[in-house]
Amino acid sequence: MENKYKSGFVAVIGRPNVGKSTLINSLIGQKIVIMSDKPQTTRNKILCVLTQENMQVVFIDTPGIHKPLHKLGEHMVKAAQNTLKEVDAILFVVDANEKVGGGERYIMKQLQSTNKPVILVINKIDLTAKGKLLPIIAGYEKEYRNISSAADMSKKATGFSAVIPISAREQSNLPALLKELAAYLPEGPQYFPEDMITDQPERLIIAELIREKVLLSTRDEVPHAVAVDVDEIATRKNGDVYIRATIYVERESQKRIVIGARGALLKQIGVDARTDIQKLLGSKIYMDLWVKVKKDWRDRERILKEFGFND
Ligand SMILES: Nc1nc2c(ncn2[C@@H]2O[C@H](COP(=O)(O)OP(=O)(O)OP(=O)(O)O)[C@@H](O)[C@H]2O)c(=O)[nH]1
Repeated sequence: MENKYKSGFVAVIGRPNVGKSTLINSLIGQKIVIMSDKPQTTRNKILCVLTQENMQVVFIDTPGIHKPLHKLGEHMVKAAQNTLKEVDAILFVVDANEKVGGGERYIMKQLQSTNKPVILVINKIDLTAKGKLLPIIAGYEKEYRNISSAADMSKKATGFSAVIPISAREQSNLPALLKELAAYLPEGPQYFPEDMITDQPERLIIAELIREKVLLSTRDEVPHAVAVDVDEIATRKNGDVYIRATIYVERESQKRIVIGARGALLKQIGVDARTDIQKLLGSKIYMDLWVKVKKDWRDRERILKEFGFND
């Protein structure tokens, strides 16, 4: 029997900082999802498309699921929960070097109620000592079964559909992960053209890249109070691209930090972001960055909507 083409949608779920964006980028081979060593940097639901000879996988990178602490949190959790209802399979990514904690239990509870195949992806095994991996896997499997039987005593406890240890950063064991994933995808058409890797408008990706540079260069001083809006993208006759963007912060003090002494930091952010954006667009980039204060934007519904956090 000939092998039929498979395609489907796969959600990537996990606590902040476990390496979801790194995994997607390693799979797709191009830097399009924001990466930083600070938690919860993935705000937008970015769709990546991996096209292979036998299948096409549409990866949905969900905002980190966590307990809602303020309104931004609620929006992120809601978006992630809605995503789970639409997909064919779920990759639950965890850090091999951290014990199962409240964050994981909270996510596992939500996964148990989806009735979707869940593949446990144990990431960062490059940092894990030999002999430590099996107990970690056993720990997760036990917890997952416990949660399912506690949630519904009449229902037989389900385990993970598969467990795959990987290193997203070193790109190890990714073919095994894809092979396993293929087993859970239905037969289906190639939804998107081969050369398409994301359906996100360039504008959003550019904004995410700039936001990543702000987070990386300001360290803890400007935590998550940053949003970036791309106001203008214009292509000049010679093919060069002009980009004007605004970085929004919550307070004057943060604005001063982002700008830096005599504008030095803002200039550096621009240089760093330009390098990545040039790679993405393949054109020479001219960038004009502005910093503005929008007070307490995190708790204001209207402004959240303005930044695209609609349901
Ligand atoms: N050693 C090691 N580090 C990794 C690996 N995968 C990711 N990291 C690092 O872990 C940090 C977080 O990675 P991200 O990919 O941004 O994590 P994330 O889960 O997308 O985080 P959020 O977007 O905040 O939800 C980064 O510093 C990565 O370089 C891995 O396999 N091994």
